[in-house]
Amino acid sequence: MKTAPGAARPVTPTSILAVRLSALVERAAGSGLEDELRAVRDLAVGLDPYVESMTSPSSEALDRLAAATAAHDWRDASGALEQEMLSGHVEGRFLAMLAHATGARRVLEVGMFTGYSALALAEALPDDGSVVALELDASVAAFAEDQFAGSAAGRRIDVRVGPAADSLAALAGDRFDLIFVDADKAGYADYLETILTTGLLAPGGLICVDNTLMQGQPWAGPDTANGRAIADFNAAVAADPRVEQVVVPLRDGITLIRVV
Ligand SMILES: C[S@@+](CC[C@H](N)C(=O)[O-])C[C@H]1O[C@@H](n2cnc3c(N)ncnc32)[C@H](O)[C@@H]1O
Repeated sequence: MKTAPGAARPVTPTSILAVRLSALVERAAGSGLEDELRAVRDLAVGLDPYVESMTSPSSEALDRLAAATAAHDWRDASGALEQEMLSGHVEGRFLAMLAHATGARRVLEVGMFTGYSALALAEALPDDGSVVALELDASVAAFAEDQFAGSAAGRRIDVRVGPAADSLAALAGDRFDLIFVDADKAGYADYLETILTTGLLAPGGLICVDNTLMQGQPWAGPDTANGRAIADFNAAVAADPRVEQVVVPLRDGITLIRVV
């Protein structure tokens, strides 16, 4: 269900755990378990704010973009667009760190939304670097481009509107050092196959795939289409002899994949 502006719902395993433990503390009053439950709740509730506070801050342009995304009423938007899609501060810094660490110059993003991760990556690139960002929805692409216009790094982002499968096919012959996949979950397996078989990934390049923990659904339910798509994708990657991967439990999970 889409949320009102500024009222984002929890969409990561940790934040869902925090909300559920907080509710349990209320219900446990008089049970004798309150102190123990409160300690467990505090462990969960404090994790994200602690990680945020110990991570380098984001740029003013990214803060503006996040604030504009939170203030917008996505209940009127087409399809599944919702404010919770934005990756945010810690994931943005993580992606930027990967760009720095790998010396990436050419980056591809599959699934841009309002452009938070695209801009975080663009800020980490050298002056001649670029991000090609793929997005299905023309209106959210226009929203992102408005935000990019207010930032020097935004000029490094080349937005391509349309279904990612078509945009990836049109990119044949291009090479990327870092590819971030964050679009429709049912499409992940095909996007990875295209990336691995068409030369889009430069030799030694890195693939990052978002939401690979999918709110805990692959192991704890509930059974949803996205949860099943991610569970199948994760199992396929784990069994694929062409790649090596690590699932990083940051936010809703990011899998890092390299060709072996
Ligand atoms: C989770 S959001 C991306 C969030 C963004 N990367 C960020 O960090 O803020 C997923 C985006 O993928 C887009 N999308 C969904 N299906 C797509 C497709 N078939 N082709 C291209 N983009 C698609 C959605 O419109 C949405 O904007």
